[in-house]
Amino acid sequence: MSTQNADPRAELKRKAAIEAADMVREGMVVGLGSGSTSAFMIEELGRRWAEGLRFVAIPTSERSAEQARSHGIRLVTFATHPQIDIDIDGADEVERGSLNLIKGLGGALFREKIVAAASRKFVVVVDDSKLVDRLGARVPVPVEVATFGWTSTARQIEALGARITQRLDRSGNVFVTDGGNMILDCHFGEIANSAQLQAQLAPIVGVIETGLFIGRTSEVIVATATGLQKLVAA
Ligand SMILES: O=C(CO)[C@H](O)[C@H](O)COP(=O)(O)O
Repeated sequence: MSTQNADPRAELKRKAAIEAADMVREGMVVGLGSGSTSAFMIEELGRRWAEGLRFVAIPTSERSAEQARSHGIRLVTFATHPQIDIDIDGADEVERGSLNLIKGLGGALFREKIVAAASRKFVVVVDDSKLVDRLGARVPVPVEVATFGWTSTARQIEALGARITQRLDRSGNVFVTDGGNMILDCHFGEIANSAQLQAQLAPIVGVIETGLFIGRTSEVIVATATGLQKLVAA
């Protein structure tokens, strides 16, 4: 894929993704994340599927679903498989101490959070450029909001101290999520208390979900130039 080859971190992402794919066992229900690191993981699971490993999967985006289908991986839904054994997904920032995350720069945060919430084990795969001391240091918090009344929703988020940019797609049109909603990228700067911020954002009418993943991570696989590191939740 040309976008992945253009990414200087691609090789590290691939290594972390393969390590995580190794945790998938015969018969498991697997959550398939979204983004370029997850794409490496799905590719690796596709390879293992071709070798005879059998599992079922719930994808976190239409794009990941399409990729999984292209490998013949069997996709299922929550209706038949309400409990996911392992969910493997990327992240935009990982806070070193807490393993709290910012996700959603790829636009799939809502489905990603639903799948993570239904998983026994949530494994995050990143290269070491994603590790930060405090969330918000480098990326905004993506917030998925309803299109109706979005400027009113945005004003309430601004009142919490954010500078907001409306997410656009590559053609400059308003980005539309798989759920038909839009994303506001909310720049808070370094977030002193991300759990508190999540608690303030969640009840705002019009907010569908935020890209703050608090207390959900089981394990982070970090690829560095000198090898893989595993960070485990306390
Ligand atoms: O949250 C996400 C998509 O909504 C991705 O997991 C996140 O953006 C990381 O992407 P990448 O692996 O391409 O760096």
